[in-house]
Amino acid sequence: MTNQTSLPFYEKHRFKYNFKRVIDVLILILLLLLLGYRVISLVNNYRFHWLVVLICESWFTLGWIFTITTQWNPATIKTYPERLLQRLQLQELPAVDLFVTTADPVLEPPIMTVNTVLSLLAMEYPSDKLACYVSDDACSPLTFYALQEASKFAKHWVPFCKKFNVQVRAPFKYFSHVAYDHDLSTQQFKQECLRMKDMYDNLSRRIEEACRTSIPSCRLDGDFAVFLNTQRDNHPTIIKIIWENKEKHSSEGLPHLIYISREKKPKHPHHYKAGAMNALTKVSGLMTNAPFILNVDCDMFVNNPKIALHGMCVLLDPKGQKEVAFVQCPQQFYGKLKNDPLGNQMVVLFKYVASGLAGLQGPFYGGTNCFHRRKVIYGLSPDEAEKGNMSEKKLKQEFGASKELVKSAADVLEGRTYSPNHDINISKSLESANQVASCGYEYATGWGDQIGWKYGSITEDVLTGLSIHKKGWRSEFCTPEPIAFTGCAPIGLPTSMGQQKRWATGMIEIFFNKKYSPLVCTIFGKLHFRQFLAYMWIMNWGFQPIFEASYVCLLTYCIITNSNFMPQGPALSIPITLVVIYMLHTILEYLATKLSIQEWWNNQRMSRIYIMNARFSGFLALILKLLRISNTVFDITRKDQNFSSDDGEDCLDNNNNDDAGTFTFDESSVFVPGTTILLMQLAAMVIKIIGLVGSRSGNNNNNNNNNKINNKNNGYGSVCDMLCSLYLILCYWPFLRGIFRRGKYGIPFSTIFKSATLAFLFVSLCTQTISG
Ligand SMILES: O=c1ccn([C@@H]2O[C@H](COP(=O)(O)OP(=O)(O)O[C@H]3O[C@H](CO)[C@@H](O)[C@H](O)[C@H]3O)[C@@H](O)[C@H]2O)c(=O)[nH]1
Ligand SMILES: [Mn+2]
Repeated sequence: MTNQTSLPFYEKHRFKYNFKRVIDVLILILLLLLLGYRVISLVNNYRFHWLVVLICESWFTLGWIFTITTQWNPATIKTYPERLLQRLQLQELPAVDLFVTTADPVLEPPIMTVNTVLSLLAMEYPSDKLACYVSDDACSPLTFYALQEASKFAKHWVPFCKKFNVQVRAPFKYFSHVAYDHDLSTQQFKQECLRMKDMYDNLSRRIEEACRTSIPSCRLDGDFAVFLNTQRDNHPTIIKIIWENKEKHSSEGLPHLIYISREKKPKHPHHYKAGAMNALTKVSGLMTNAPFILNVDCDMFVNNPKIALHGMCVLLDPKGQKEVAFVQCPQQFYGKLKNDPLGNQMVVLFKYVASGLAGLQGPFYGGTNCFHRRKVIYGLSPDEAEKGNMSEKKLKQEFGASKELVKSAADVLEGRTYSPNHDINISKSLESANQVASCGYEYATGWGDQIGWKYGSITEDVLTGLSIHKKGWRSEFCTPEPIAFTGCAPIGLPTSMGQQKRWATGMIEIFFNKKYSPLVCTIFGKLHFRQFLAYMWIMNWGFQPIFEASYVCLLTYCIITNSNFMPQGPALSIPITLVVIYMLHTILEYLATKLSIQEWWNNQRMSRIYIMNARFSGFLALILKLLRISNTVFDITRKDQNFSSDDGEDCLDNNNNDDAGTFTFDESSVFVPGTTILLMQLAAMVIKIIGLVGSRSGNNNNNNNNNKINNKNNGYGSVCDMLCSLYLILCYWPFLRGIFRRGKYGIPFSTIFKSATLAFLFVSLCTQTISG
């Protein structure tokens, strides 16, 4: 019999999707055949546009290679908290610092942050081992007020959750679907539950009221006086210990709760979320210095109260300890819009890509729902992990001037971290905490470069994860049942577009990063080759739009000028088979994930729309940055959910937002490329149909003319070109309706005007090449 104590705390189960592999390879072969055909026709008969077609299709083939290698060796992880607890006493578990970031009380309502924080405070983990740090990049007294109120409520909420073993510990979500008859036998539960609901309703009413009246400045006294005369981008550091847990050596208390608004000065680079994360790292390093960090965005909450134990299974496992740097839990969403009309729930993507990554060097760091080792964040690589013998001078160079921080960093690097037996008094560290959260502190230190969250991309998460993989660390997924964390995906098109745009820009920033480009990490670092291809898969979010947009332009050009886009003769069967197999294959993936064909279509359509609008704009934003015309900006995603206890079961039905999932537009230039593409297709169709009618009616002159300039586009190929164009029109159907609608459902006139001008220019250019 196996010795119980020698069992690993987690296991990786590898498996194969054999059928999927066959089809994936078949698609690759068809793509290669198509390329072969393109090369041959180009050699036989050089046409510039065919060269461009060849380039685009080569890129798509490369993209497909990235996709299949990423998904080739799937794996899942199973964690065993009971084994962990057999080996360790509760009191022997390591401390975990919890980081929450928020940055705008309007786009991210404080009641949402409160729910995130409450769900963290109530986790099933010894409370004297937890400390929750909230970074507020908006320096908002509202957020501070909301957290203060929340900590009062937490004193009742946390014991309630633990006593009745509540699963969902974000109160808004819990009360939206709690069944009071869940345990009818205990009248006590029913009573206490109703009391809690009353208290929560009260709390959310007070917070919402405060948000409505925006706490008038005359009331900025007492605890709030520090917020007087502060502006979002210009204020000193504000650190407030909202709750200090004085009950040491007892898991009954409430974890520390600390509010941090790092110093901001105009024109001083703040590095968005990465900057906020580093401020949290430094301040927590002074106060509790836990060896592990769990970071959660304010739009996610704990859904599995045991998640910290699951995370520790990987990080404390004897093998995991040596190899695994971080444990990523997936971003999953509750209250999904039916059939995913905006294509942002990424369920299928998650299923195949995530399990694929689990079989490689490990998942990318996703910015939220992730457990980190502090020493890895402090720059240690797996082979130095147990040494950590940096000189004091070097430490000072990297960690900055604060003696206290240098000392705490040395503790981390040498493996001596916080234990509850140490007499920690977090209030004592306030002064040095203020120092390390100031604007100038990081100047000429290693923060954002050698240590901490990396600066240089607005997708700091992927960049930071990459820098960790570069050192040779692995990462693991953690996917316990029930789901670890849930949140809400954006429910408006402009919001979702903004998010996609930011991701695309961020990816290209990473690709061109001197130190952490995936290429550099593979050649000069320890990024595995297959993992490199996986990173290229995600980098492609930024590059695909150039090729896809060019491809669409070529298609339109060919239709207008009556030239060949699709292969001619028997070779036409290659792209047809390719498309049919690809479509069927992806439909099957959806059905296998228990999703509808409608959802498949919505996701197909939205990927065209995101690539050619949002990601294309993201690419342009990067070009502007390279030309030093404008800098890239982290635009915060608007969170539209409702957090009162009566809602939240389903975003679509209950959040009083009639627009959830319907297509709305705004003035943003992000909609210009799509509208232009749509108008181009319509123009091409009209020109083609007029041309066909013209040639049918025996207009010989015209016919001869066309034949003279073009390479006789014969029947089927031309029908296929038209079908491609029709497919695009179908994808852009919501845009077509938008052209005729008004208000937020309509595409603004200025966008239509810009797009019409661009489309007109394009069509004129095409027709000129005919007559030229
Ligand atoms: O200057 C800033 C900007 C953002 N944030 C916080 O960053 C988080 C993520 O921002 P959000 O607007 O929700 O972006 P998403 O696109 O939803 O976030 C995804 O993508 C980001 C990178 O683009 C990652 O950082 C996130 O973790 C990941 O969930 C939120 O908690 C924000 O409060 C800050 O703290 N400071
Ligand atoms: Mn988010």
